[in-house]
Amino acid sequence: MHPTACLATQLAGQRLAVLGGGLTGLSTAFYLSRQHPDAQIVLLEGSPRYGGWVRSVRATPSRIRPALLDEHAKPTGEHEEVIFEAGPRSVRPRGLEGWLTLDLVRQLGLTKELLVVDKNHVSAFNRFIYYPDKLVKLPSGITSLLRATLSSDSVLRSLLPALLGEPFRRRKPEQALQTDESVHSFFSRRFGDAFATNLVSGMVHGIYAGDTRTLSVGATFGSIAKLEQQYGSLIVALLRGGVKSDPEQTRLVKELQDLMPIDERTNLRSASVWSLRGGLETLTLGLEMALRRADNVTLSRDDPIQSIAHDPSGFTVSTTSTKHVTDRIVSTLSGPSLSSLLSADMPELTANGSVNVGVVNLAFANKPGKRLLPVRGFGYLLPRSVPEHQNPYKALGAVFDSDMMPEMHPPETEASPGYTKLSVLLGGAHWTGRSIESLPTDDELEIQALATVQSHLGISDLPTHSRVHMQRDCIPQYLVGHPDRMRTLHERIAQTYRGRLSVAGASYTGVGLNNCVKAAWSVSRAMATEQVTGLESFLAS
Ligand SMILES: C=Cc1c2[nH]c(c1C)Cc1[nH]c(c(CCC(=O)O)c1C)Cc1[nH]c(c(C)c1CCC(=O)O)Cc1[nH]c(c(C)c1C=C)C2
Repeated sequence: MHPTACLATQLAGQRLAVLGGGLTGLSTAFYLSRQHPDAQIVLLEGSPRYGGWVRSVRATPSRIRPALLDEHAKPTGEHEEVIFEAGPRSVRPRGLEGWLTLDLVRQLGLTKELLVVDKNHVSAFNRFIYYPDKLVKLPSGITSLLRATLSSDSVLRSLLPALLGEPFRRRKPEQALQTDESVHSFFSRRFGDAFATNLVSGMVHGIYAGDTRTLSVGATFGSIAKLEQQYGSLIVALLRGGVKSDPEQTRLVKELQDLMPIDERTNLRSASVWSLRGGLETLTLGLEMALRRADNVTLSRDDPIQSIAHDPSGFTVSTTSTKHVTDRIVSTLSGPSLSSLLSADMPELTANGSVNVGVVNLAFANKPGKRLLPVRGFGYLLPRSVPEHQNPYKALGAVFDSDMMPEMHPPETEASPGYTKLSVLLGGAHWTGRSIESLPTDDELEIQALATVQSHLGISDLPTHSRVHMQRDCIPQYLVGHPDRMRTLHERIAQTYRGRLSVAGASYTGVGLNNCVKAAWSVSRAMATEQVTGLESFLAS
């Protein structure tokens, strides 16, 4: 059966409520409406807009700053607008989840809007860390790894010995094999402390904005951790081709690829990342429009959920203005938000917590013949080992948006030399334990981001455009023990709600955009035939 086909379903005639109108909620409602056309779906969003963390902002220059710019750098007319991403900014076309998201793009009629960055583009292999006081390009293949041994840089020189020594390190004792541990503990056991502190902590800043000492390796790098269990060594596993793809997933990916128009398919197979014209919000807006057109969907926003009452026949979901009686619920709310609405005690929903991240988007007018950024690439990350005086404002890293997604930007013309765009991300785990009132204000964040790019990248120009977003509780932190807790949560939900409550979204099975789409797809598909909690993937591990 086709991966997104309409299903003969046990949901016919049922009333389904999807809680939350972020990407997971919108895609859950979309899949449910297509796969179960005889069900009635209501999507409930508390805030005034759909889309959640996916948000693309069209920014015009600040009113004051153009006066300060050089005459030739002044932006004019239509070239004044730039698009900033407040949340995710690029998507990887990798694996089943990657192709499910692309298939959503196709189903929404948005393939012509795709902006695809090729694997051979400089941003695909130029990724940097800032350590301890300069940008260091990370090796992107065997040749650059070998070359790194000759480097004057201590971080690069230590890489090859760490990798070569890994097969000789002791594996985890048999009795502890199934026990979760922190990301730091795992990588320092396998590759040494310096590798874990200087490299892995930076990478984890760039995915979870989190602290490797508290995050669960099972939940964040589960497939890598399993290789140690199977082969005793990650390098040996790699040499023996140990990372095997699941044949069922390969088949589904092939089916989804075949549905893509031929030109896009070719482009996407050799793509590093993609986005959409207008920014990634084009995807959530497309979902919202498709749901508005669907006969079996009702959308509600700006109407927060106040309570959920449960009885054997279903639920009554009360919002500020209405009561919705439903047979089943798919909650895409965060764990803590769902917990505050349920009367049953489910401590696993609140065990993790999440981080706040300050996102500062900046655009600088280009000057003819002069490049503003000292390097070309995707961006750079700051490991936690960077000395305090080199990173006083607790930046996690910066994305070089105009290098990473060149097509998103107004082209260089005679009227305007274009812009260099970048986003500085600050805080995350560095701010853990701080009250929201004690965090920097938007104005302070902008000043801190500018000071950071001045010190790290030598950029002292004033930006023509800037936007600051304090993203509160934006990335859930899968703390050590997450997989076990999710297994317990699965049991509790199954016992208490007998298939009437399912969960999906970033609190559970992955924080990335593709993970959220896959969670939505899996829940909707499985609901046709089974009682699902949305946490079944944890039972297999
Ligand atoms: C500087 C902080 C951050 C950067 N991106 C994110 C943060 C917190 C958030 C983020 N990045 C990734 C994900 C997961 C998947 C997704 O939806 O895109 C999230 C939530 C992907 C990612 N980014 C980096 C890596 C190694 C990965 C995982 C695998 C991959 O896609 O390659 C590296 C990275 N992130 C940032 C920078 C500047 C950077 C590398 C130089 C920004």
